[in-house]
Amino acid sequence: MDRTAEERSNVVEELLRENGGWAVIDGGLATELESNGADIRDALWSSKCLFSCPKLIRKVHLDYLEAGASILITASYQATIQGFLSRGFSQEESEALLRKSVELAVEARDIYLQKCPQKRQILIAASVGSYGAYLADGSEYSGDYGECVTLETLKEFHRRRLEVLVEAGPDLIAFETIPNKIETQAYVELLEECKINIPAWFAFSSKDGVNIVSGDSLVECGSIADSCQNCVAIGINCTPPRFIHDLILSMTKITKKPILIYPNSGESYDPEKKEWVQSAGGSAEDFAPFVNIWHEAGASLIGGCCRTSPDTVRAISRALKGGA
Ligand code: MET
Ligand SMILES: [Zn+2]
Repeated sequence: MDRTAEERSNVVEELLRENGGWAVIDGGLATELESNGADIRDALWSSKCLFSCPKLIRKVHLDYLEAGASILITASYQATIQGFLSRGFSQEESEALLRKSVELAVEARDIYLQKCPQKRQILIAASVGSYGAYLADGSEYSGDYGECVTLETLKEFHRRRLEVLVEAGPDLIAFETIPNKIETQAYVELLEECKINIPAWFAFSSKDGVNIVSGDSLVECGSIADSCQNCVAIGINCTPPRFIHDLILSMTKITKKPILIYPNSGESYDPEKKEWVQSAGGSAEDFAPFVNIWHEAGASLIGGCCRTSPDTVRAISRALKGGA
């Protein structure tokens, strides 16, 4: 069903209203594909599955819907035209793979709704991972791109990718794991320059509970996102659960827009070994017991990132239904 521009811009608000003030985002996609047997130790990471095992992506999306998620994030986090071109795909094939990420989530939603007796609203958020994720050298967790990478470099890098994803018809764009201020600015300018007419959320990652991973200020980056017309929610993803509460409190001071959080399991990623390792003071335990505290602190969209699973999402959903 075609929505007007006005309706499109309110999809998140509408979902929150229908649902009584909260909504569940899905859990980690790449790591769940891995748990289902996919080998993603590759520079393309989960986007490799777009050509190697697309049906598995659809299955994992379905698992998350069945676990209670109302927002599916597509498998495009590390899917870039440049990345696919470097693997021998043509421009057309690369763009088709980007579109495929949205199509798979839409198919999962259709399948789920067909057999689901209680119709409910489900949104598809097209993931846009950072330039650092494409580099696959760990800079997605340092935000350090070196001096040669300018605002223009980043805009040029993301421009066509963003346009193709939007053309594929998701409900919104999910800018995820944003590591620094320059990339935040690039996204805001691109949304405007490309006249993107669907909403977007901005999710930053942090490794100290105060700033985003590059050391740039969350307050500053969050405020840049807040001033963007397309932006319908701001928050934190792929960050250890122990930092989430303080980060929510910081965000409540800079935005009136819905706050979203989808932490990882608390482990950290070793980019050389391409493995998740238990970090000091981290915890791989489920964070569901904290979900209602985070909701009370101001977060309304809650899910999980790397190393969380449909079980995590089921527990989040149960906690929010029972509490709050
Ligand atoms: N949406 C992405 C995923 O779950 C986020 C990855 S964060 C490194 O695969
Ligand atoms: Zn993650």
